[in-house]
Amino acid sequence: MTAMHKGLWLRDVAIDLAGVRLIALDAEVAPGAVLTVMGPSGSGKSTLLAFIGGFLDPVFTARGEARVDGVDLTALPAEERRAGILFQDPLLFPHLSVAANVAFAIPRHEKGRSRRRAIAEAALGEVGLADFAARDPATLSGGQKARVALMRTLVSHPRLLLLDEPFSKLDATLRGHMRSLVFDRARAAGLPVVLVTHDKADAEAAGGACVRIGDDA
Ligand SMILES: Nc1ncnc2c1ncn2[C@@H]1O[C@H](COP(=O)(O)OP(=O)(O)OP(=O)(O)O)[C@@H](O)[C@H]1O
Repeated sequence: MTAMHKGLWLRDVAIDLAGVRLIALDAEVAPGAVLTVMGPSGSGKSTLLAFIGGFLDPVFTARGEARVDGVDLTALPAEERRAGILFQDPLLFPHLSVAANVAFAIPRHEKGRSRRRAIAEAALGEVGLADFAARDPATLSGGQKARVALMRTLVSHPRLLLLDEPFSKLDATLRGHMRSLVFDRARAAGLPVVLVTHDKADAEAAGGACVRIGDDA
């Protein structure tokens, strides 16, 4: 039996595209810690997140393990991996209110409309958006949308966070606030984080290990 590792454990990960090795990686990320992944455009950073999250395009061939607290995610379908994913765009559902966007991600075992609404509103309150619950997401600022997207991810009780340049569209001040918020929340929840970024300041703020992939390492 394999020993149980807390946090994320990437073991012998190898991802090929058209017979060419794109990524070869071994890494460990402790609960609440951040692994920053940097590298040139096209080097495979988003592909690594897709491998872990379970949305790898079939054009790639991949092997290796991605375990969280001992559970091999690669043996699970994407919907059971419980990867919390944030992209550059917040991708809020335009036809739902801000609160309904967050409530959408709450696990099904939380029954009842009012209970789900209360969870969503409490989550919004934690990031200073209690008064925005009924708003149309299109009326929010970029920083507000980013906070809604974060809370929508966190209420889903993810096992880990996969961040694909989530701060890159924010201005410098907001970027700093959002980084602290995301890393603080990940630490509080004990979630390992994989952060893809081009920004060295992101890597420094993350404070954990940094791996470079691609040809300019
Ligand atoms: N569906 C696909 N079919 C074929 N090739 C793909 C597909 N998706 C990605 N690729 C290729 O795989 C390689 C890695 O792409 P990926 O998006 O992971 O790079 P990246 O490091 O995240 O780039 P960027 O920094 O520009 O976002 C690139 O060469 C890309 O063109």
